[in-house]
Amino acid sequence: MSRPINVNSEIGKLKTVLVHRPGAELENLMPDYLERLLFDDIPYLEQAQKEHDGFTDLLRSKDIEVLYLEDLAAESLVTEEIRVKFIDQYLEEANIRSTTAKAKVREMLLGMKDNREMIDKTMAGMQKVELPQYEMNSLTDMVETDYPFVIDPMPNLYFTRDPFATMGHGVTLNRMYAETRNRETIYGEYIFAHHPRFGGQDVPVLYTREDTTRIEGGDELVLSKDVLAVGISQRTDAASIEKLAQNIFDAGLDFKTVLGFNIGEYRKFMHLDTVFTMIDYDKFSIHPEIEGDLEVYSITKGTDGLNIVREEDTLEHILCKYLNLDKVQLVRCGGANITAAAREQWNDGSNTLTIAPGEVVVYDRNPITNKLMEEAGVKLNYIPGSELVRGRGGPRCMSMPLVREDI
Ligand SMILES: NC(=O)NCCC[C@H](N)C(=O)O
Repeated sequence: MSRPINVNSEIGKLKTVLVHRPGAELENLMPDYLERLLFDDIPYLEQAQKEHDGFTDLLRSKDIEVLYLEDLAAESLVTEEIRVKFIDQYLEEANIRSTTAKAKVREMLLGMKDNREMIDKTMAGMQKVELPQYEMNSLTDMVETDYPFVIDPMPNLYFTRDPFATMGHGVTLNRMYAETRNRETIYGEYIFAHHPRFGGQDVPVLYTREDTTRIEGGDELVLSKDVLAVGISQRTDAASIEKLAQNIFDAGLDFKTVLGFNIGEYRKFMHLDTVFTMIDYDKFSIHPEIEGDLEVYSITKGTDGLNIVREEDTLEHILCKYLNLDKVQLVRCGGANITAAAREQWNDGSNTLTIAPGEVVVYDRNPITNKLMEEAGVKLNYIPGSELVRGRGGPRCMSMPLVREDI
């Protein structure tokens, strides 16, 4: 029987992908809280949804099955017991300080008999004005009057790449860098445990959300059936990569080597996939700013624990060595001009989603990088991203492959 998750490369023909259509959570963004919620601006929801629908229509036109996080999460609540457990866990993590407000929200969520409607609400967050009037006689209620939310929104959900990640036939449920995104992983926990498509199937969990060191899916790249690349970044700790490698080896997955790419801790390149992606058997997009200083470490299974080595060679040579290639081509984001490189990287010029070897989805707004990719023989499918990009993510960030054809 075929496995529900099969991802043995970054480039094998994409068959099934998980996305989230941006929803009401974007309308709960306010200038005062943008930084904490990891946003740089407020997208216009209607336009963002149009752009996202264009993205998913394109994927469907390529015979890719598109699944929505919000549907899978709702379908995971297969019994009343699981539904109540989900609501209680969600509320526990929602950071509601007023016990009366928490009880009111619980009542509201339990009262929503349509699971999709309830899941959408958990994603959107809740303003205090949505709660029924109640007597504010606790100190918490009296003091916290200015803050408009009883529950914060989860505006980053449309970047389905990050809260969990697939590799081989397993999945990592991630411990996120920021509190705002840590709440997103709850959906993955329920989906992979209870959804009829995944629950009870052979889906090894290779990292858990209870882990204390951080890792995010934008840093997790499946370079081949033998090799993973994981960014050491603003979002992923070196210690998490060691744990992940150990868990993979212990679970008996086929991966032989985990390469740690140290890209430094910067907001502008928060994840490895914002500066480096694989677009064909031997082609990669890269932001030139990381090239010079990039440190790469290889982690393999040793006789007694992990064998960790700093690779002392150029990136091209390291990639050739681990992917058994004679030559690789690096397509530089923005080309040779440092201003264009910085601008197009900021607008996710190197955050390509590869849907088949040598065929990618990109934002149309990065003409210099796109032209260079075309000149390298890559087939480009363009989507507009004027609103979507305001959350600082591109096509790879907005998609989590569940099944790719093996290559
Ligand atoms: N893989 C990615 O680079 N995802 C983009 C995440 C953007 C989001 N606003 C964040 O800061 O986490």
